[in-house]
Amino acid sequence: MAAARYSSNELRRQVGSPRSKGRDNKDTLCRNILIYGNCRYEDQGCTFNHDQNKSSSPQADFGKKTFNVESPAFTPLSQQSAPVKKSTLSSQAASAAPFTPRGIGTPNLQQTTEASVFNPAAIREFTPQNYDIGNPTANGVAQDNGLYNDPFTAMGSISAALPSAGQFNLYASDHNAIATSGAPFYPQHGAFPTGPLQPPNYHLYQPFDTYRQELQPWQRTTYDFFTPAKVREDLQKKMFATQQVMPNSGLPQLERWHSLFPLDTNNRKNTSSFGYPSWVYKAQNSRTGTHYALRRLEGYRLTNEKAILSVMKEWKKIKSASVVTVHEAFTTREFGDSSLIFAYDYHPLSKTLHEHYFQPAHGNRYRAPNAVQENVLWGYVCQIANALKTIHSNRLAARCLEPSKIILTDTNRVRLAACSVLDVVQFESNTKSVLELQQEDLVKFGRLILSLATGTPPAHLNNVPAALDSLFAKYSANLKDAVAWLIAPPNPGESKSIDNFISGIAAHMTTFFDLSLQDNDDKQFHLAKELENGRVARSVMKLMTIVERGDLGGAQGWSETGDRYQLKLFRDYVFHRVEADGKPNLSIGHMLSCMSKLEAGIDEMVVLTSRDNETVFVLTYRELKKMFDRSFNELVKHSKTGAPGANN
Ligand SMILES: Nc1ncnc2c1ncn2[C@@H]1O[C@H](COP(=O)(O)OP(=O)(O)OP(=O)(O)O)[C@@H](O)[C@H]1O
Repeated sequence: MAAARYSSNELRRQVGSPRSKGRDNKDTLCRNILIYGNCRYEDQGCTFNHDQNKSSSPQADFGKKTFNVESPAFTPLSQQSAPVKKSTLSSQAASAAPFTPRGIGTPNLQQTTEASVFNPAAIREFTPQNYDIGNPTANGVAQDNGLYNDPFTAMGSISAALPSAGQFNLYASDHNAIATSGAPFYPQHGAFPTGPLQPPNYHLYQPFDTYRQELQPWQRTTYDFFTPAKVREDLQKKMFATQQVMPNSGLPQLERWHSLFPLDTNNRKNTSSFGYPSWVYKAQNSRTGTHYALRRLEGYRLTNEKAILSVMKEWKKIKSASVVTVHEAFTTREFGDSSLIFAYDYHPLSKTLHEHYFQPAHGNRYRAPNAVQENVLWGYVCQIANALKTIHSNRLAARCLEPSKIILTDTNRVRLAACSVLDVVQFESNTKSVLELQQEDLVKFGRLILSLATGTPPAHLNNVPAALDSLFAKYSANLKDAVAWLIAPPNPGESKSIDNFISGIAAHMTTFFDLSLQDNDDKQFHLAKELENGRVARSVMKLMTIVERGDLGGAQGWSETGDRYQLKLFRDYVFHRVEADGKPNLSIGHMLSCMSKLEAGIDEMVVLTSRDNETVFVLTYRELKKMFDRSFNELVKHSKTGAPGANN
C-alpha cells in the first residue's frame, strides 16, 4: 500500500472516540476495545464498556447497528455501505491518532474478517527512499492486505470464474461477462496475489517508432500520436462519400436496397461495353446496412433464369485483391424498365482508368494525356496479371478488360470492376469456349497497357505496330516485349497462358510484391498507433462514465466518494492541468501517457491533489486502476443494459 499521507480532519471526526450523548452505554463494548484491544480513553471518561467478557456478542451487536451513525462499533461492512458524507478519506488515514494500534489485542484483531476491510494497522507510511520499481513486493505494493480488494471477487462464484494465468487475455475486456457470469472485468485484480500480477509494461503507449525522429519530444506535434494527415484525410473523404445520400435523386428504392446514389460521372447512354446502357449506383443493403455498388443494365430482359444462377455460382468463387467482388445479380422493374442489376463491393471515391487518363476536358477534346510512369504501368501489369491468374485458374474469363471497366481504388491500385456481366448477358449467345475467351483476355490486356502507355483510348488504337514502336522512346524494352507478347497471336497449334506471362515478368512481380509488403508494414505501423489510441479512448470513455456522476443505486453523491473521488482528482491531473501561473496545460502527450499508464496499471507513483490543495494522495497507477475497474464494474452491475461490450 503506497497511499499514505493525508490530511483528514473529517476522518477523525468520523472515527474518533464516540460521544455518548448522555445515553447509558455501559453495556456496549467500546469500539476501541473491539478494534485494538484497548481504549486510551478508558480512564478519561469513556462511558462504554471496556470489559469484553461483559459484552453480549459484539458481532451480533455490530450486525444490528451497521448502518446506524450513532453506533459506537465502527466496523463498516463495505466502503459503499458506510453512511459517510464525504468518505473520500475514509479508510486510509494512517496518521489518524486515535487509531494508532497498541496493546496485545492487535495481532488477533488483524486476523478478523472485519480487519481486512478496515485495517489501519496495515497501512504503512509511504517511504520514497529505496523505491524499487521493479519489485512491487519490496515496495509494499503487493501487500495491500485487502484494502483494495475488489468487492466482486468476494463472491465465490466469481473467484471460480477467474481464468488461469495461462488463459490471461488483456484484451478480453468483455463486460458482458460481468453482467452474466459475474466474471470480473480485469480478472487479475480479484486474485491479486495468485494470478498474473499486472499487464506487462508493453501495454504502455509505445508505438513502434515515430516519424520525426530528429525532433525533441517537446517539438513533436499532436499529429505524431495519430495517423498522418494525408492518410486520415483520404480515409475520411472515403467515409464521407460512403455516407453521402441524395434525397431527391428520383431513384427508386429496390426490394432489398435503399439510398441509391448515382456514381456515373456522365449521362451518356453508352452501349459499347455490354450492348446495353449501364449505370452504377451506390446503395445500402436493407438487411446488413452494408454499402454496395449496383451496376444496372438498362432495358435488359432476362430470358433464361439459369444464366444468373450458374454464372453467379462460378463468379462468387473469385476472391482476388485485383477483382471487385461480385455478390449477386437480379432483375428489377423498379426503374420503370426491365433492368439487370449486379451487386459489387463498393470502393468509395474510385475512378475508372478511363476517367483518370482519358477524361475529355471539354466536349470531345481529350486532355493531353500524362505519360504514365513505367513503374506505375508495371504496377498495373502485375495487378491485372494477378486478377487474370485467379480468374483463368477458375475456368472463367474476365472479358471486360477496358479502361472504363477497371477502377482505381487508391493510388496506383486497380481492380477489374465489371466481371461476370458479359457472362450473364451473353449466356446463350456466346459461342466461344472459355479457352478462346481467355486468349482474348490476354490480347485485351496487351491493348490496355499499350493504350495507357501511348495515351490513346483503346477505340482509337488503330495502328498497333506503330504504337508498339513508339514505346521505345519512353519505356524499357522489357515493357514493350511484354505488351507485344500479349497482343501477338499465339503460334499455330499453341495457346498462351497467363502463367507463361507471369513467369516472363517474375522480376517485376517480385518488385511489386516487395512494395506491397512495405505498404503493408506502413499500414501496420499506423494501425499500432491507432490501437493505442483506441485503448486510450476506451479508458477515457469509462472514466467519463464514472466521474461527476450523481447518485448510484441509492448512494448519494456516488462519484464524489470513495474510489471515485480519487478518480476525479486523477481526471483533473490528466485533463485539467495548469501551469504555475494557472494557465491550462494542454499537452496531448501527457494525457495519452497518463491514460496509457492507467490502462497498464503500472507501479509508477502519481500525486493527486484536491482542488483546495488540502488533500494529497500519493498512489500508484496500479492502485488507481483497481479503483477505476472497481468503480466501472459497480456501474456495470447497476446498469440495465449490462456491459457496454455490445455497444462498443
Ligand atoms: N465497385 C465500384 N465501387 C465504387 N465505384 C464504382 C464501382 N464500379 C464503378 N464505379 C464507379 O462508377 C462510375 C461509373 O462506372 P462505369 O463503369 O459506368 O464507367 P463509365 O465511364 O460511365 O462507363 P460507360 O461509359 O461504359 O458507362 C465510375 O466513376 C466508377 O469509378
